[in-house]
Amino acid sequence: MSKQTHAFQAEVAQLLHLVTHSLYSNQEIFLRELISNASDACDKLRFEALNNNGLYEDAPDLQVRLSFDKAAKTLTITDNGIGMTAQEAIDHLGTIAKSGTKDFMSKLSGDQKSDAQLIGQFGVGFYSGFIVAEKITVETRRAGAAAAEGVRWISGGTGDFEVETITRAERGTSVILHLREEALEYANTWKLKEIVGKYSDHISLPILMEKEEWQDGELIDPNDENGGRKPGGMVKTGEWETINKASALWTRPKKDITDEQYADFYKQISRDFEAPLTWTHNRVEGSTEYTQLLYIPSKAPQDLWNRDKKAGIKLYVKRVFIMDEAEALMPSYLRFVKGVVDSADLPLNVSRELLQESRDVKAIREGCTKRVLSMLEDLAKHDKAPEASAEVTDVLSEEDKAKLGQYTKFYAEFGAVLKEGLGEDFGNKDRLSKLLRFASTTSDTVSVSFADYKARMKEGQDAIYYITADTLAAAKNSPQLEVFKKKGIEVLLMTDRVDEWALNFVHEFDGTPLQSVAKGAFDLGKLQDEEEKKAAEDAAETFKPVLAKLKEALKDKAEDVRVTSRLVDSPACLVVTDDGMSMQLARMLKQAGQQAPEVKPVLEVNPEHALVKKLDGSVHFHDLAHILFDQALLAEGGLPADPAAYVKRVNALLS
Ligand SMILES: Nc1ncnc2c1ncn2[C@@H]1O[C@H](COP(=O)(O)OP(=O)(O)OP(=O)(O)O)[C@@H](O)[C@H]1O
Repeated sequence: MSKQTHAFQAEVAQLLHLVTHSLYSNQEIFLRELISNASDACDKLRFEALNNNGLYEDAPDLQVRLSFDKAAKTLTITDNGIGMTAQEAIDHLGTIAKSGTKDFMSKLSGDQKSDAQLIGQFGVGFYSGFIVAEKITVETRRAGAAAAEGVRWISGGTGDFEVETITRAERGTSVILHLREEALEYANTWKLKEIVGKYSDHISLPILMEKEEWQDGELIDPNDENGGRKPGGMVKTGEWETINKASALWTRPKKDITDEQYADFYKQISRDFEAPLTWTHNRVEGSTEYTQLLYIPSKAPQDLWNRDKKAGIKLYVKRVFIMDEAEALMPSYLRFVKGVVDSADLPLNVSRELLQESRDVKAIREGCTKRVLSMLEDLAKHDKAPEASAEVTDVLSEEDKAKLGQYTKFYAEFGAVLKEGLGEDFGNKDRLSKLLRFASTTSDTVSVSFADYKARMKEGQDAIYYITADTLAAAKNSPQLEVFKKKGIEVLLMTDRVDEWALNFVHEFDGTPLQSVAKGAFDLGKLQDEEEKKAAEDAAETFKPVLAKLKEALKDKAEDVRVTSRLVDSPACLVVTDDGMSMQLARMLKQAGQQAPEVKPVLEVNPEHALVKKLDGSVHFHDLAHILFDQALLAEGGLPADPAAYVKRVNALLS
């Protein structure tokens, strides 16, 4: 075929105009795009050759070669993949086929500035070559075709391109970029190696470059060592070397990867010095295909609490690196997970914005979340050795032994973040609830699950009791626990800042309601016998006149004052109404500078206590009432509204 000129499809012309006329913020991605095309071409050959081994001709080792010629100002990307026939070159390089680019085109506004920004987020496949090239020559020959059926395609990136037949001995494609003056920096070994390292290290195909060696300049005058020598420089040796790692760990079968290799890879992607706690590696097939390699670190990073912290997932599409910190792939409460997702379906030029909308991404995110939760469930299941441990530990497999204590370790680092999921991920709320661990009145360590608690519930107990406080000590000593201690009822002690918030989303576990011991009227239900109930009612009756006076004295501070049997040693405590915000949460919100509704608590008094008994008829009734209230506030971690007045009252009574 002699030289023919073809016009580009209208959209291509439009796209090229944009590519060549826009300042491109992320120029270097052109290489990623062209290497990716080369890699695809090799994948296609590999596939077709399954049924026709002859396609390999005499070059079975698939590879990509990068070379440049500074004098000619060219950079060439050569692959020995499938190649193109003349018609394919006309069709594929003259029109826009891929959906990602079409999508991109549909978003163009016509405003050059904002379009230029958009193009920075997208790759535009083959055409991104024009970012750095004023002209592109493509020389190609389809695998299996005769040498005389080679094709040369040339375009200056304007309205048309030329195609002619050439003779080409080698199978595959060379894309020759005639570099623009301002893009000559790409004709440089270091620059190219750097870009390949950044974007294409994990392409499983070797990318080769010709080796270079330093050579001193030639001596012009042998008698003048310094002045008589031409400047030296790097000289090509004719030998080729692989410049990428050429192996994507996650694409290899699990059985071929050692724990050490998994840990090394983790360190490489996370920049963590410590080995990971655990990981999961799977190829997911079905309507959305992807590979996931997800790690849980051993230690929480410093900035774990920053909710804007980006997810630690790197996104690859068919082994080509797309982006770091792909937050759309992992919910925020699992932001500590690190790893790689390699999708077979997403377009290469997918942007963060597109990720948010993609159905495939949603499926990947759900799949990854489930995997992480399964991984945690497995750790939780094997955290403790079965009861009667000594002998049983011996029969545990090595793998299970290695898991002992791992979940406790995980929970100490990340448990609090996991709780955010209760409010964020309703679909997995039940699974998350099962993963929660707390300290309790029977265990100082954070190790009690709701299920453990339920298994230990007393006969007749119909709620899971808990208390929230700033510290474990404050929780353990809070007056509200007294009657529970007396009756031997376990209470969960919650001391994470997120507990209050998270519990708004968990009202029950496996059919048993959760009940704060600092909220609502005291009712132990069947756990209180008739006699106790009767005694409480009688006390309330006789105490009525004092209550009325207390209510009057404290009307600005307390919503109500009532008699309680929840106290044993303390004279009084504060509780909030069932639907009221807890005092602790209100304090936290205030500290965080947020608006919190004014919480007026209920003062509950213990009619059996000496101090309370003293109230009736006391000349210091008013002061005693305020002291009772302020002390109850102090006991649960708050501060009296007027601390000086409190001190004055106490001093007056002491003197
Ligand atoms: N090195 C190559 N060898 C063989 N064919 C190629 C090569 N480069 C490009 N092509 C052909 O040109 C077409 C267009 O390439 P372009 O990069 O614009 O989009 P794409 O590769 O289809 O998109 P994506 O990279 O998202 O799959 C390719 O689909 C392919 O058929």
